[in-house]
Amino acid sequence: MEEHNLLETNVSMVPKMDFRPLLRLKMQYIHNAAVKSLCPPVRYKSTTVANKENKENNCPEVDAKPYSSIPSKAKLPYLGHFFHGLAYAKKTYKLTEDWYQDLGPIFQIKIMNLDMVVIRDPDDIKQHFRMEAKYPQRLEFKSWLHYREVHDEELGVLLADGEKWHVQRRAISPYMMQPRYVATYTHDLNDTALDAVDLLRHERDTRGGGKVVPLMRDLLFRWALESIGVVLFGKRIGCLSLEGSTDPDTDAFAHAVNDMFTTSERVGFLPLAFVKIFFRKDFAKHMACWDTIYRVAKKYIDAQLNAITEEGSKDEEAGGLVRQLATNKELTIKQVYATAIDVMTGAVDTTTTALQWCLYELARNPDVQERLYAELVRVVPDGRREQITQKHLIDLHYLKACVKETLRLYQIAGGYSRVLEQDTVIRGYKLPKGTVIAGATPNLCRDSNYFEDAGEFKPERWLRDASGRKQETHPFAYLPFGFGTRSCVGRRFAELEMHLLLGQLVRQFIVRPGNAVDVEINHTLLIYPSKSVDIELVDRQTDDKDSAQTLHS
Ligand code: HEM
Repeated sequence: MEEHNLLETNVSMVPKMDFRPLLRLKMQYIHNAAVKSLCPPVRYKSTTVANKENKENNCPEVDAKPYSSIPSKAKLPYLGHFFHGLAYAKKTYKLTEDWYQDLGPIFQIKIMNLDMVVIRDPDDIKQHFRMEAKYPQRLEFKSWLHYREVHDEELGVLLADGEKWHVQRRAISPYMMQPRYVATYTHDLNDTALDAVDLLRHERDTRGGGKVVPLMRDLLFRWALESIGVVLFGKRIGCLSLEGSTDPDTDAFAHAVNDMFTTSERVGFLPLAFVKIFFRKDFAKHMACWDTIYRVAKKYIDAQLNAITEEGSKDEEAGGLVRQLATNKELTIKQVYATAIDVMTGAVDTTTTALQWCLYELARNPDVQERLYAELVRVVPDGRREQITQKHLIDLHYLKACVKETLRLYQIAGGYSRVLEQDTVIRGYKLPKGTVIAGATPNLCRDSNYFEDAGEFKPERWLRDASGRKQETHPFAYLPFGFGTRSCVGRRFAELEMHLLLGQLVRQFIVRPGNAVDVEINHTLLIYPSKSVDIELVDRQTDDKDSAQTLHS
């Protein structure tokens, strides 16, 4: 296997002046000038009128308007909206919001070969999902596929399509989507959460002057990796030891996943020939990340497969999900590796990022924190190392609402995509088979037409008030884990892990902003904080009544 050097540069940690608005203007100027000289003028129909018509005529296919009439902005030959893409680098959610304001709830964007129709009305999203194919397909991640092709690796559940995807999904869904199976991991994931909390305290005291936890993001990576280790291998892999990770490869893995996702914005979707020339460094870094991901993941999977072979059927329960995969007769050994690697990759950056956003919001909202703490004290009243059990979780409504609300404001996966399997009419436009649809769900989640006080962190919106009423939410306005048969297979584990860590952390500490101020959203492939959310942790006093006061001091 070809080895590349992993560039350790952590882009998001470097403080920067924000020239982006200026750059955006400049890019748009270049784009407009180029369009003027290269393209004939194009007129677009007012979308307000078009949308009204479509809603009223219920979009009968015979009257459907052609694809070419979908609202868009003037395009350059071949490059399409390439400069718009550059100008909105790391701010995809802003592009979709600005274009929605200009063009309405359906528009087309084309960046070289990447041709997408963005939809942003929850009724359209609902209609789209209602027609979903048996084997739903997402937008192709070219660089991800390229790596597997060059290294003769099988596509796992994240990337495979058709029957090959279905076989792998069928192998894990009955476990990962099954609440009873997931619940069996509660004890071990609790221990993981408690060790993570100890590690945060230790880092605060040894490196953070007893106040702020430095490099919070990296510590949460270690928690996320340890947690998915428990799920996949049924045992601890040792990332949370106070002296540092027992295996330096675990840090390399977590950083590689993060850099791989971040570089995917540039190199993931465009023609590879172009990417290899114009984004050479990013491409090399991206491939190096995959080398590390595969090398480290395979090391753990190999060790587990050997242990299973040696132990035989001695302990059917041991061995975590890898055991279920390895004993599944429908899967080839390459598919076992591929799916385990996909699950491991899908699990780390997502939960780490969600937890960072959640702590950021709790630090900014002491009242929310106080209410959460009060609930935790009431439901889990005993010693601070007590396990949070499934029985407790039933009553921890506010805890779950905090995580839910975090994923509304920061929809980690940044929207969804599907490739149409048949000609389809959406909003009165005829979209041919093969069209890529992207749902702008992160924008919808912050739209005051669908959420009251949409910009505010209000977990109580998900709960019944004193009179038993709950805010009505359009079910297709909030889809952080996607929807349908291709939705996130790790959802239940992700939620359990996040509930346990958040619960254990807030039981022991008051969370204050620390260095986590002026954090912006960086939307590349995922929705990241612009810097590590390095919060301050204040030990709670054993007398619970006092700590509510400290929270406000
Ligand atoms: C906050 C945490 C997470 C979020 C927000 C999230 C979100 C998502 C989303 C939006 C998708 C695509 C769904 C679609 O296309 O409809 C997805 C797919 C996937 N996720 Fe997650 N995820 C999270 C955590 C996890 C974890 C912990 C795991 C593993 C245990 C995981 C494994 C996967 C896999 C394997 C897929 C591909 C499923 C398929 O194509 O069949 N995710 N996730």
